[in-house]
Amino acid sequence: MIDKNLFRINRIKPVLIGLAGLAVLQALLIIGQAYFLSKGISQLWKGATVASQLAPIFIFFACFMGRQLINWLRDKALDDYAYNQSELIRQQLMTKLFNLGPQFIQKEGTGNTVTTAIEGISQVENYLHIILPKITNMMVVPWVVLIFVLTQDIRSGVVLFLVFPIIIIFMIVLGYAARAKADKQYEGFQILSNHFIDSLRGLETLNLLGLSKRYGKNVYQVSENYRLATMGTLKIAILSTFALDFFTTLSIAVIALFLGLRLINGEMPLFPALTVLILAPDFFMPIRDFANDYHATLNGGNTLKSIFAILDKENPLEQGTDSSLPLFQANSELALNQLSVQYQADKSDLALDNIDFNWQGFGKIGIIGLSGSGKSTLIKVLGGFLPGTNKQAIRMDGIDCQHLMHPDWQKQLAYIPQDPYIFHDTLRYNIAFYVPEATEEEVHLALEKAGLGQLVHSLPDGLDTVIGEGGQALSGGQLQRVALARAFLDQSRRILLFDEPTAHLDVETEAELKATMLPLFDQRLVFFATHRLHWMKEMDYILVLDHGKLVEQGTYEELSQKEGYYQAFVRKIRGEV
Ligand SMILES: Nc1ncnc2c1ncn2[C@@H]1O[C@H](COP(=O)(O)OP(=O)(O)OP(=O)(O)O)[C@@H](O)[C@H]1O
Repeated sequence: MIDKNLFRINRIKPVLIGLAGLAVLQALLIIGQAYFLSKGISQLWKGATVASQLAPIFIFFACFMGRQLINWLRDKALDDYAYNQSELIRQQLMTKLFNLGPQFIQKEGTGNTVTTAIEGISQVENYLHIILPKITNMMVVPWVVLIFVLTQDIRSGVVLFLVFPIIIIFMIVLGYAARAKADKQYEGFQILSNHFIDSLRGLETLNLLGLSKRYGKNVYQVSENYRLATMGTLKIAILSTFALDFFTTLSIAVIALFLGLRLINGEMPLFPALTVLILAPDFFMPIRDFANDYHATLNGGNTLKSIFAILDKENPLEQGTDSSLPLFQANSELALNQLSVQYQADKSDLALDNIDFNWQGFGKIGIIGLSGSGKSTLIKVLGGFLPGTNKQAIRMDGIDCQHLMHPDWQKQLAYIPQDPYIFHDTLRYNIAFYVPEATEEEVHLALEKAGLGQLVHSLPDGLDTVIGEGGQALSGGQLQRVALARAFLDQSRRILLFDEPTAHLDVETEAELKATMLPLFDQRLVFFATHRLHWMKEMDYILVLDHGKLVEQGTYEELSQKEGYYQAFVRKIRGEV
C-alpha cells in the first residue's frame, strides 16, 4: 500500500521524521480541541456561565488555529521539497537517458520517454506533495487519538481499535484492484503518447497517401481505449471511497449509539462521552484522506516506478571510460580491432562483424555499401553511440576501449546525419550550438562558408529567425547547410562523421553542397558513409561493407583497378548487374 520507491527519494528520511513530528503535534491539537470543546459544553450544560468558560473556549480556538498553522507550514515546506526533488529526478533521468543513448529511446518509443520526462515529473511532484503527509498522518494520528480515547472510555476505544484493521483490509483489497486498473490506464497512456507522436511525425506521409481519415479512426480507437481504462480506474476509486465512508460512518454511529444509551442510563458522564464522540471522526480522518488521495496519486506513483526502472538500467556504455582520451591530431592513431556490434543481446545477428581497420592522422575515409550493410552502425560506433562486443574493440592512441562514449572524444566530433536535428530556436542558436560563446562575426563567417549568406538576408529576423518545428521552414539542403555551419564554426572539432548527408537531396543541391563541404574536410578526420559513388573520388581511403563485414579496403585508385567488391558494388549501383 505504501510505495517503496518513496524511500529512494533523496533526503526522504529526515522529511518523514519531520512530518511524523508534525503529525504528533497535530494529534495533540486534535485532542486538545476535542477536550476543551467538550469541557466548555459540558460545563455550560451543567449551568456554568459563558464568562466562566472563556478559557476552554479560547484554548479550543487556539488548538484549531494551531492545526491550520501546521497544515500551512507543512504545505509550504513540502512545496519546496517536492519541487526540488522532482527537478533532481528530472536531471537524473535526463543524464541517464543521455547515457543510455538513442538506442534506448528508439526501443522505448519517443512518446513514452517524452511523457515520462515532461508530464511524468509534474505528476511525481504532485504525488510527493500529497502522499507524504497523508502517510505520516495515517501512521501517527489514529494511534495517539486512540490512546487518549482509551483513557476516557475503554469500550469506545476497543470499537475503534477493532474497526481499524477491517478498514485497512478493505483498503488493501481495493488498493490492489485500483493499482491493476491504474497500471492498465498508465499502459494506455504510454501507447497513446507513442501513437500521438508517431502520428504527428507521419502526418505528411499519411496525407500524401490519402490515408489520414482511415488513420484518424485508429487514433480514435487508441484514445477510446485510454478513456475506458480511465473510467475503470475512476469506478474503483469511487467504490473504495464509498466503502470507506460507509464503514467509518457506521462505526461512528455505533459508538454514538452506545455512548447515547450509556448517557441515558446514567452510566457515563457527559464530558468523556462528548470528547470521544468528537474524536471518533478524527480517528478515521487520516485514513480516509489517504485513501481518497491514493487514487489521485496512482499515476504519480506509477511514473516514479517507471523513472526508477530507467535509472536502475545498467548503463551499457559505462565500463572502460575511466582513462581520458587524447585529442586526435595529425599523428594520432585510431584502430578498430575485431569490432563487432550486436543490437539485441538475445539475438545472434551482428550488425558489424569482426572489423579490423587502422588509421593514422587526418584524412577522409569513405564508407560504402548497400542498404543494411552496416554503414550507419559504424558511424554510430565512431560517434560513441554504440559499444563493440569486445572490451578492446577500439584503440585510440594506445588506449583500448569498448566504446567511444567519452566526453573527451565526443567534444571533438561533429555529427552530420541524413536529417540533422534542428532545435526550435533561432538560426543563431542552432548554428552556435557547439560554441555558444561565438561572436556575431564568427557566426556570419560560418554561415557564409556553409553557403547560407543569402538565406540570412532573406529571413525576416536574420540570425534571430526561429527555425525548427513550427518555425521558419527550411529546405533539406538548407538544413544540411545549418549542420555544416555548426562544423565550420567550431574549428576545434576535428572529427567529422557524415551519415548519408545527401541521401534525400536532388543532384543539383548535392553538387552545390559538395562544393561547400569539401573545404571543411581539410585537416580533419572525416568518416563519410554513403552509397553515392561520386564521393569516393574525394576520399583518401575507402571501406567497403557488406552484410556487416568489411569486405574490402583501400584507396580509390586501388579499388577501382581491382575486380573486387568495390567494382561489384559500382556495377550494382549503376544497374549493370
Ligand atoms: N536500432 C536497431 N535495432 C536492431 N537492428 C538494427 C538497428 N539499426 C540497424 N539495425 C540492423 O543492423 C544492420 C546494419 O544497419 P545499418 O543501418 O547500419 O545499415 P546501413 O548500411 O547504414 O543501411 P542504410 O544505407 O539503409 O542506412 C541491418 O541489418 C539493420 O537491420
